[in-house]
Amino acid sequence: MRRTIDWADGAVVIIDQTALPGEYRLLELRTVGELVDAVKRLAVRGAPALGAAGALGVALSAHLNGDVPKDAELLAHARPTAVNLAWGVERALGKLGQGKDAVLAEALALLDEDEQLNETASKHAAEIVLAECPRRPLNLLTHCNAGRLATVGWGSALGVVWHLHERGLVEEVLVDETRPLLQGARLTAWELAQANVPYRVQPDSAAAAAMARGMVDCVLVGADRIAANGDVANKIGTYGLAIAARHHRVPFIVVAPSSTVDGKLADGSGITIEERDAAELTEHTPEGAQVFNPAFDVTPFDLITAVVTEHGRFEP
Ligand SMILES: CSC[C@H]1O[C@H](OP(=O)(O)O)[C@H](O)[C@@H]1O
Repeated sequence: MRRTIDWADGAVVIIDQTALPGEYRLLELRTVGELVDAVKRLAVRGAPALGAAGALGVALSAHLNGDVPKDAELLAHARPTAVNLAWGVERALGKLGQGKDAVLAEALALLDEDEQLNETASKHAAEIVLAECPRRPLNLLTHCNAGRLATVGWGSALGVVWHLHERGLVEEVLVDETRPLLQGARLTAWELAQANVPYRVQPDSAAAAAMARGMVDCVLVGADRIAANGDVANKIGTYGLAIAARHHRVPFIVVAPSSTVDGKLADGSGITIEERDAAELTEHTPEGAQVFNPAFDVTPFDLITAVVTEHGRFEP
């Protein structure tokens, strides 16, 4: 499986996630402007993949002898919620004094690490799922896409499914379609189909009813920013899922690399929530309809069974 984002011949190469599942195509981004646009359009998306995009974007600017500090600012502010984007930018920027080759080497090291960290984090989380959920095989529920496409490779929350599926322990994955951009119906379903994992797509609004019917052993989600107290920002709808899971005593597990932890943030109240364009919601509305379109919400740590990174269970 090729990497979601990589570097090749002076370009940042991404799988164009806006084209999936209908078309699998690569985009070669040869300017920082093209990369920033791809981030804003969610052609590349998902917190860890955004970290890689930030680092590779700084390397691209240096490679082009651009205004690196200015380009770094543009990259870091392309989307506000996932802490990984600015983290990736800062990490590559830190090598600028050692020259463009050092910047690129740091960015590529970040990509190599990301695959390993997410495989380790999801392996820890798989063990916690098995400890928390007595039923075998497991019926899992996911929200948005936290798979290979949201990372450089392997995946975080969906990476747990790969570990459990390899051991024959997954009966079915219920995939929240995840309105409005349908990362679940388009991307998670595509990844599960590629891996021959049994799944059904469901409306986001069916999740609580599925839990009420006993169809869910565990909810697995990713994260975009984790505050020091364990509060988690993730795709809009995650908070409601956590409330329903608590009501139905369904384990709710968040999986992310530790680069998603923002230790400078005491709690989730300080997390900037990206508001996206009305156009994402107005395809079927009356002309001029006003919308509320936050791309993320914050789930308090006390509703979460476990936040799991490559270091294991996150302790605030
Ligand atoms: C493994 S992080 C994935 C995380 O990012 C997604 O947001 P977006 O698709 O807007 O980049 C969503 O919150 C996922 O859980």
